[in-house]
Amino acid sequence: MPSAKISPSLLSSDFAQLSSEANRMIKEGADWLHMDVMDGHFVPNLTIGAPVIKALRQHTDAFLDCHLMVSNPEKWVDDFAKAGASLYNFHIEATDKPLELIERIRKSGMKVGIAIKPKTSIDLIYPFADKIDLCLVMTVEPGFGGQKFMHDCMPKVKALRERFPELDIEVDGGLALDTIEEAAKAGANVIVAGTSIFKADNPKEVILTFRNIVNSKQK
Ligand SMILES: O=C(CO)[C@H](O)[C@H](O)COP(=O)(O)O
Ligand SMILES: [Fe+2]
Repeated sequence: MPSAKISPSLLSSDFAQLSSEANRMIKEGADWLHMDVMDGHFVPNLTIGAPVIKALRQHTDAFLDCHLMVSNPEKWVDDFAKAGASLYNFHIEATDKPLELIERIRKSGMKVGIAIKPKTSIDLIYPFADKIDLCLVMTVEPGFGGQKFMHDCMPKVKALRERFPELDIEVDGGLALDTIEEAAKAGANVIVAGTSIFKADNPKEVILTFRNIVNSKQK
């Protein structure tokens, strides 16, 4: 299993202070920064787009893990690449041409991720899993931070980990000190967390605990 990476979701940060919040998370020990992009169409919420990624890029060298909760993910590849995104995570439910999209993202220089909603079968990922850098298994319905972790998504993580021991498997939604163990045990190694990190008295300790628990589950 690949090593742990902790990716705080800036959705839970103070957007008016985005660059200092991002750099604060890196100082607290974050490996990546998770950027939730929502278009008000694929999900019932509207957040940020490539211009904000571009602005943030002027203030940090950190790995920007971009989660595209958008219809027509094909449309934004070039803008995100130019903006300085590191990873382009599109939803499998949002495209009927995943192979072409994977190729376009690669050509742009970004890493490639595919995200999957809780009710979508993991079987849809298998044909592409050896062509991508990461699979993001959602553990809440996408759209909002602060929701409850869905335990019934764990069999998907487990099945994917069994078939693809070297793939980065990311979990997103409701990850906290009481759910991390279960996610790590199932085989997740990239941990997104918004509420549980940003609302913590000591984010550094939470990040470190997440990392230690994931690494301790490695075979
Ligand atoms: O993609 C997301 C929502 O669609 C967010 O990344 C996710 O919800 C993180 O927030 P929290 O840790 O508070 O659940
Ligand atoms: Fe996300």
